Amino acid sequence: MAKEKLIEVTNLKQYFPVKKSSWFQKEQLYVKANDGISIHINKGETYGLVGESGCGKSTLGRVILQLYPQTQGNTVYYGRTIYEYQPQYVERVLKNLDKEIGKYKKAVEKAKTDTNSVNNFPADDADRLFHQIARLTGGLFYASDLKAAGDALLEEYHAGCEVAKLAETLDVNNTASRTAYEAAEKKQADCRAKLDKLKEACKSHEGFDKAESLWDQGIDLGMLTREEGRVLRQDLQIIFQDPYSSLNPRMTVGQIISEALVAHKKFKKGSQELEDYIIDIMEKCGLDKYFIHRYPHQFSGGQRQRIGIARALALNPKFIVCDEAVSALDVSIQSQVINLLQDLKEKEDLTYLFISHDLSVVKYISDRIGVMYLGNMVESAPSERIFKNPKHPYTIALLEAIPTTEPDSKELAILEGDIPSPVNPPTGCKFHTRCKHAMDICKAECPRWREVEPEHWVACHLLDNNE
Ligand SMILES: Nc1ncnc2c1ncn2[C@@H]1O[C@H](COP(=O)(O)OP(=O)(O)OP(=O)(O)O)[C@@H](O)[C@H]1O
Repeated sequence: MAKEKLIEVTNLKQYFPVKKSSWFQKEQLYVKANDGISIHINKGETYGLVGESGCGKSTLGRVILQLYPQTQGNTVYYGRTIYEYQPQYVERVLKNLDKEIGKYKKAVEKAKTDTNSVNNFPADDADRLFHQIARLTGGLFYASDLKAAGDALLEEYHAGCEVAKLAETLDVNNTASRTAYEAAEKKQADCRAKLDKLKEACKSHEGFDKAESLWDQGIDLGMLTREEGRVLRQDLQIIFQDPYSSLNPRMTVGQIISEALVAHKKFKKGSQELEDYIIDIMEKCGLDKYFIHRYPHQFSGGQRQRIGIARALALNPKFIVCDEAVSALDVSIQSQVINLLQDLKEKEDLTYLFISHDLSVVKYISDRIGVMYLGNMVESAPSERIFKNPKHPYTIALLEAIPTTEPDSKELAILEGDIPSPVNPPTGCKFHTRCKHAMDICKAECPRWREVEPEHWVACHLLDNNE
């Protein structure tokens, strides 16, 4: 069965401004916590994210959830379609295609003159705009009559919204319901046929294939209004490392779990239905129901993490970022919590981004693993392949750093040399200052992020040489 994407990030950048050290410092510097990351996470999988402290793992998790407004790039969510969710940006872009494409063209011109100096803000707006617009237009990005293209795309969009609406109440045994649904589907198919005709005229345009391949119905999270983002956050949750500091000490377990449910108007505050629902979630997470009136300090670390999991689960999410979710726990409790997460994943149809500095934990839980270094992804592959056939020198060094005889000390601290500053990272491949195999080209050029084998992505000049 083909794997379906749930999340896709493209060229994602998250830069944090650094406070100026003196009054005379003119240039604004940035911590490049995420510096051009492109990965996808499939529905139903656990994607493990590893790398030394400070490489940007937590930042990536938070940017995907849009807890930080991303500096650059695209984050697309496929758990719902634009037809189902109907975010405002779709109509805005399609009704103003000429203006939007004008913005893109301006950004292309600006990129030609901007040198994108090392310490300045990224000037790759053009790439982000291209993705944003082409996701809605496909090859019609290059239509000569943008008004006609926009109208045809809007018509198809509205037809798709109607299909999505009818699908919610579709009763296949009810003739009227079925007929209405089939008619809506037919209308959408007709609209798509019209789009295909219009696209014929653009096919000769250079770039058509690229734009057409981006056309899909995912939701661009960076384009949502604050309120749309808030509502969609039901689907996208996070479990933090330190369960104590992330739980409000003045709230009971019941209040902690119910907070978001009430805010999202799923239940009435104080209702019996709410209490029954909370007890059900608590039991799913291995918490006795009589804990409901207790406060966080009355629990052990493992139990507190179960409360954090119950809170994340309350809104029935589709995707959970587990940010060092078991790192603060004893090894025996770690495995209990990991088993709980595995169990819930199956039962609740979840997808995880599992962030950890501990490769042995990630190995156990992940379907695929991504390795980060200083704001960049250096390798991504199915879990087994990362362990059996690692390709990037950094991944190899990380694996060598796992002690085999002392299960209690698995910190990844054995790599030689200090991690360079993310404010002023080395040129070329950021790892070259610590890499045993560094060549001249590594100091000068950023290695390409490319698929060296099916599903095995690496950014390393050594592999380019092997071609
Ligand atoms: N809100 C913030 N403001 C400024 N800088 C930040 C912020 N959050 C993270 N950073 C910086 O971004 C870089 C990446 O941090 P991040 O927490 O994402 O790394 P990490 O890989 O998760 O590390 P750890 O495992 O230690 O949490 C670090 O240099 C950090 O100091």
